[in-house]
Amino acid sequence: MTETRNQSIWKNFIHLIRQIRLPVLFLASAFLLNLGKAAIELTIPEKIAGLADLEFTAVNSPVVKTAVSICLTLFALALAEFVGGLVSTYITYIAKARIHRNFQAAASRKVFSLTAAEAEARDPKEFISRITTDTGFVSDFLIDLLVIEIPRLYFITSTLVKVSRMGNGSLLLGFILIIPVIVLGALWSGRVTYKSQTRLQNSIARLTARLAEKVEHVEIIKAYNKTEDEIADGDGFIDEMKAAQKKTTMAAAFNQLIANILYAVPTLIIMTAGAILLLGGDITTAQFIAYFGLGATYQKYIADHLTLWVLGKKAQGATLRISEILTLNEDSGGEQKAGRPDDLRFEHVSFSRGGTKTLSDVSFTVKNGSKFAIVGGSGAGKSTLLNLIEQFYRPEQGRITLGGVDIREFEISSYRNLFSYLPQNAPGFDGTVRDFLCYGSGTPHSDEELNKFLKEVDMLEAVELNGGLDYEVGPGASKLSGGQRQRLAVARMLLAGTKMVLADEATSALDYEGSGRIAALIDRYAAGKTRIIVAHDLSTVQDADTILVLNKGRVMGCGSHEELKNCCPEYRSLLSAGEGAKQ
Ligand SMILES: Nc1ncnc2c1ncn2[C@@H]1O[C@H](COP(=O)(O)OP(=O)(O)OP(=O)(O)O)[C@@H](O)[C@H]1O
Repeated sequence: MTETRNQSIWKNFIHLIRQIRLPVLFLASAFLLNLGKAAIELTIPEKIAGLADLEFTAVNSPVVKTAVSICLTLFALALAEFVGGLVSTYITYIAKARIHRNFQAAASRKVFSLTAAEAEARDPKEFISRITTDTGFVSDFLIDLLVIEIPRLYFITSTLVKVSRMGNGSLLLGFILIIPVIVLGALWSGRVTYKSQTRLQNSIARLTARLAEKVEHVEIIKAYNKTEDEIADGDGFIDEMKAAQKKTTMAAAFNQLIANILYAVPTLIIMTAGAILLLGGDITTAQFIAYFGLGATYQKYIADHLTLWVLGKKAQGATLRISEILTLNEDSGGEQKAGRPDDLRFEHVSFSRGGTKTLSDVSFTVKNGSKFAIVGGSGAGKSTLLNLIEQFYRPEQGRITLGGVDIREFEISSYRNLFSYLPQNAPGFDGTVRDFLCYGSGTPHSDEELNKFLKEVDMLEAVELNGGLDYEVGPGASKLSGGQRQRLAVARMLLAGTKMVLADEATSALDYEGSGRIAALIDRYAAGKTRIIVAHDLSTVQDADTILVLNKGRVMGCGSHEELKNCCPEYRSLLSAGEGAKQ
């Protein structure tokens, strides 16, 4: 079981790496520099030992010249190590930043390409932490593995070979004995760090998510006088984070202690083993110096090698979480280009959402060029019908066809290009009024044209009062009223070119007069084109060629206003409810 899990982690990790472009040149340069640095670090102790081996006789003797030459070489090596180290740190930093960026881009591309059903099944905040945090863990591990680990292993094994060649088993034993000390210390410290970091990250994520949700809807908190309760609730989250921070600080202090022990104990082991042999005359002073010099760097490399373990632990969970996202279903379609609008047919379509049947055996035809209205009570499945037409979701049973072709056969972007879609509540993004209007429009629009549409939706005056098309609408277009947003969204839809119109309660936030004017505007611009309109206000769709009446996901009636008035009780009750509401 564990083996399968580990295999799948490596499989996922390799799969993940194959999703991104690696900065090969930077990685190769950093790798070679690190290898060179390790090679220099292997040479320096021997050079120093060479100095100790010299026997000085006279000031001008060749021995002095040799000593000077060794010193110059040592200086050059130290300088090369220093400069190489700086350059390699810089290049590694760039390579890591690029890998991180590429992981983020791949994860972000995937998140935006998911089917609506896959995206809906997850908390959007989860996607954010995958893209921002988890990608960082995977990048750290990857860099350490690709660029630093092999030079590290090269130094460790070369040192063991060099020490074994010194011809004394006790020296080698000293080097081998320090391995378990460092391994145990680093594993312990790694585990403590991992636990405290994970706890801190989780509590930061919880606090961030809570703040994001509550601050966005602060008016509900105020309206229901829940400010004090929310503050008290929030204090709980803050205290939780404080406790996590305390643990992290304690872990850092503990790590410092372990680091000191990891330095002192191996040094003592190496020094004692070497000193005993030196005093016993079993090794020369030069050998002792070479041995001790190698030992100092060796213990640092072993300890660093174990950071790979800690990074791997952090990357393990992150890899699984990102891989899970990368294997989710993408929004994809068939091969066939969708050329032109045509008759749209629902054939015995059923669909469930969140485990509940939302549509049951729904069949109807929208004639090309007709005005088709969908009416029904709250939760009847009206928006779901538009979502299925847009292929945000796929029917569980039955099929939807356009011109007799199953819509799944169409290449998705050419298919969606056939529609102008006005979603419920007319959402918008941060940016200017111009950005709002031009979003999704394939062609550029002049200010004159934009102003013309603003005038059509009775927004020109309000926009000009606020500084015109460059007025910033705020995050989620929050600086606009619901009705203003809806008017702008209608202008955006009309600007995008009236193809087949899908409008989900385009006028729900408008008053009676405004609602009628906007409905008439859509009819005027889209005359002769297919209009599928979800409406609460039945007066705006009574002239529709066909009206579909839905109730709890079932078709109750389908026909003209007059036909339904005569033979569909559900339609009659919707009509009288609507009239009652207006009085
Ligand atoms: N994200 C979701 N997850 C689970 N169920 C959902 C989701 N969105 C909608 N539903 C359910 O699907 C059913 C149909 O919803 P839909 O939005 O299509 O209704 P509607 O007729 O457009 O309603 P309204 O007029 O209130 O907007 C409802 O029972 C609703 O609870």
